[in-house]
Amino acid sequence: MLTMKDIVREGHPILREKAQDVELPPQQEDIETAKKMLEFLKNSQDPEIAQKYKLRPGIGLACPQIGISKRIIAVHTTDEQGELFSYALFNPKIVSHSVKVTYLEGGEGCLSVDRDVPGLVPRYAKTTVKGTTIDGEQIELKLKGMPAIVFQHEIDHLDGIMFYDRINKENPFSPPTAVILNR
Ligand SMILES: O=CN(O)C[C@@H](CC1CCCC1)C(=O)N1NCCC[C@H]1C(=O)Nc1ccccn1
Ligand code: NI
Repeated sequence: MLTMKDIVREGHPILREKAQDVELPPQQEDIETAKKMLEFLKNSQDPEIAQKYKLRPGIGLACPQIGISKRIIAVHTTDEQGELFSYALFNPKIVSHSVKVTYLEGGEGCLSVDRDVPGLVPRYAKTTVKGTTIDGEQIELKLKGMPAIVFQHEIDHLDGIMFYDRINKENPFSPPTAVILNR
């Protein structure tokens, strides 16, 4: 099982690389990786397991964070309606998004960043994400709220972008308006 020692921390060059597409249909090795990433998130949200293995709770994880530069992400969170969003996706891609932006009021953190970086991180309020699941089917997810934010944080990792790259340097707490973020 993955534990915090497997999580690469900032300063490691892999976090600034553009990760490679995964060969489709997914090979056994990549399927194993995706499953381990999702299992880590579930374990990290289980109080007993998290305490036993000293896991920091995570609601998303990107493959470069475990030292593998491949376009694989895992998300395990709930949305405003309390609906569970639990996915491991290969080659995820934002295919469309709202002009409207949103942000987590408390800012964002990252399992690869062992420090607080204050500031608001602009994210598209709504996105449509395409990707391939563990059983090889291509899906399209229409996201809003927390799931939309998590998927954007993870897909950024695949492009070597850290959450604090998006914080307004001049005024970190100025509520982001519909800034046109070049992707
Ligand atoms: O790339 C992936 N990562 O770095 C793990 C991150 C991903 C999230 C950060 C913001 C959006 C996605 C993660 O899950 N965290 N970051 C460090 C603190 C703990 C945890 C977290 O934010 N938890 C949380 C947040 C809101 C509601 C409930 N739980
Ligand atoms: Ni992160």
